[in-house]
Amino acid sequence: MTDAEQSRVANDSWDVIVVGGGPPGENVAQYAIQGSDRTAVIVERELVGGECSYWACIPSKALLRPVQLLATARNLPGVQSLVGDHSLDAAAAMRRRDQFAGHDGDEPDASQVQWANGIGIEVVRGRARLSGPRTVQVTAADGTTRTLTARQAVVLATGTTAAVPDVPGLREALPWISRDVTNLHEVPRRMAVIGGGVVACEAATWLRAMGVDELTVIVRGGSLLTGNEPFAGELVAGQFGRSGIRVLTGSQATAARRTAPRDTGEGRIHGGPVELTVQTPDGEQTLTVDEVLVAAGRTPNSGDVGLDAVSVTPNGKGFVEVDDHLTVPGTADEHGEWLYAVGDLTGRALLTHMGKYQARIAGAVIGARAQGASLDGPQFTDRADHGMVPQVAFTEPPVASVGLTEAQARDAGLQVETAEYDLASVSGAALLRDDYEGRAKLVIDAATDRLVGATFVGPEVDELLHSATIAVVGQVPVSTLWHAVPSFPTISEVWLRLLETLAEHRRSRASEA
Ligand SMILES: Cc1cc2nc3c(=O)[nH]c(=O)nc-3n(C[C@H](O)[C@H](O)[C@H](O)COP(=O)(O)OP(=O)(O)OC[C@H]3O[C@@H](n4cnc5c(N)ncnc54)[C@H](O)[C@@H]3O)c2cc1C
Ligand SMILES: NC(=O)c1ccc[n+]([C@@H]2O[C@H](COP(=O)([O-])OP(=O)(O)OC[C@H]3O[C@@H](n4cnc5c(N)ncnc54)[C@H](O)[C@@H]3O)[C@@H](O)[C@H]2O)c1
Repeated sequence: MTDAEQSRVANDSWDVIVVGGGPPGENVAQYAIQGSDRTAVIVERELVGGECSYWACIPSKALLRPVQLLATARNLPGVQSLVGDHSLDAAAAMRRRDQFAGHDGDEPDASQVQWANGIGIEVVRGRARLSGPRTVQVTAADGTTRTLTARQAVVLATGTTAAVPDVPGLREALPWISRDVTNLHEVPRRMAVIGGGVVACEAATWLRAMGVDELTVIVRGGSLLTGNEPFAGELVAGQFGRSGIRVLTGSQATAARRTAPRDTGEGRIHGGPVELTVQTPDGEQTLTVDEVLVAAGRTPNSGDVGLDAVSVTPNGKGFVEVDDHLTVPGTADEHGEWLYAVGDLTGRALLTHMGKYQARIAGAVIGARAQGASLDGPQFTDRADHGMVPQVAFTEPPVASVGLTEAQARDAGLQVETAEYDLASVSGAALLRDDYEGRAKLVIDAATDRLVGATFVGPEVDELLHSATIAVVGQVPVSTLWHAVPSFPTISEVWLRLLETLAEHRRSRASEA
């Protein structure tokens, strides 16, 4: 490096440095500088837009939408005869996925970079690590390094990577991970999926619809989608069964062996057949498949970001813990707080919308601290991560939930009341398609008469969820919900049925007392 270059590098200082350009990284940079003359840079080692845009939320939802629509059309007289028993046009669905996930151009993140630059955020390409307080070293693809310093804040937003369990032979077999299955180009005939969480269940839904002939989901627990109300996993498992997906519960892959593994690229079959040994409650089985998808959770990208240089130790699972201002505790220097983390890296809720929410809060906090302003005010404190997280699993049927399940509310020591209702008995739902099947549940804290959780499972419940999120976050008393009248005939009528059920429970308890 020449002296001139060296001095430019040494003077590379910004108000805010964000490490990782996923949606939370983009949002924190935006909120930290908006309405001010502060400067911000995003350092990104891969693509601005992160996992969500190219390998996770966007491509997976682009693949699932035609699956859901076809299922509805197959069960809706008037349209049924038009689709007949045709299966999905997998090639067209993949093309549309590629348009959304930017995989059909040379510079997939050009529009994201343009957006960032347009609002005054610089983008630096390279792998970043903290080299000391307020100092970030960036190594570019060509090996050159550059040191950036931050006057106000460094925000870590480095996300997670798919975890591959320590099963003998599994890594050597080059199994698919979420990046392959969301970007599938070749449809294997026989597949096994390891895991029973959201990635596994959503992926199994589109894999089967796109033509995987023999599909087995291997779940080490007793059910799918644990962490939800038990009926959610049961309804998804029921639909899996009807569509020919086999689910092995209480089962673990214990060994894998593949003929001629080859790195053929993302979403292409990685070699010859795989023999997977699976320990099931009924003994050992051997599955021979053309591809294995590992969907067994995520590993935080915290090992390589220089946490040791600022004496921060991640928690036992590798996540960087933060307080409710998204600040990493114990890192303040003589000028005040400067280290923050947002998104999946915090381990709070591994969801894009929650990461973006954290980013909005962290950005507001950074702005306030830069001006010496107080952090009093709701925009400066993360509340929603504490028992108010909404999530939709876009399975068949979708599972939409917010807040606490009944089990979580009991564990939290609340005085729990619940109401459940069969969604197929709601006219607004039954009108949607002839095979409508679904269930809804409210969890109420009887001591305060407030809703603390809600779950809806059934076709097209995804857009229903926000009504429950507003009720939970707004701490709306059940007595007030009576006056929120759902339109007829919409699926929202389930609210009325649930409140009637709750009132009925209360009446029968009162008459027993
Ligand atoms: C298959 C799948 C489907 C999903 N679907 C949904 C969904 O429908 N809805 C939803 O809410 N969530 C969904 N998620 C979760 C969602 O993808 C994550 O919550 C979200 O991507 C987290 O954003 P993040 O910015 O924290 O991390 P990431 O998106 O992982 O972004 C982190 C960024 O940091 C960069 N980076 C890492 N280390 C460095 C470094 N040292 N230097 C520079 N850059 C670095 C990475 O290249 C990456 O671009 C899904 C996840 C998967 C796997
Ligand atoms: N629609 C959405 O909102 C959406 C979609 C996909 C992913 N995501 C998010 O992404 C994150 C990752 O999803 P995921 O499904 O990978 O993780 P997960 O934690 O939801 O599920 C992991 C699954 O793998 C199993 N598992 C873990 N370790 C294992 C091991 N060693 N051997 C066998 N099985 C093992 C678990 O029992 C579980 O069934 C989740 O937090 C999820 O919320 C969200």
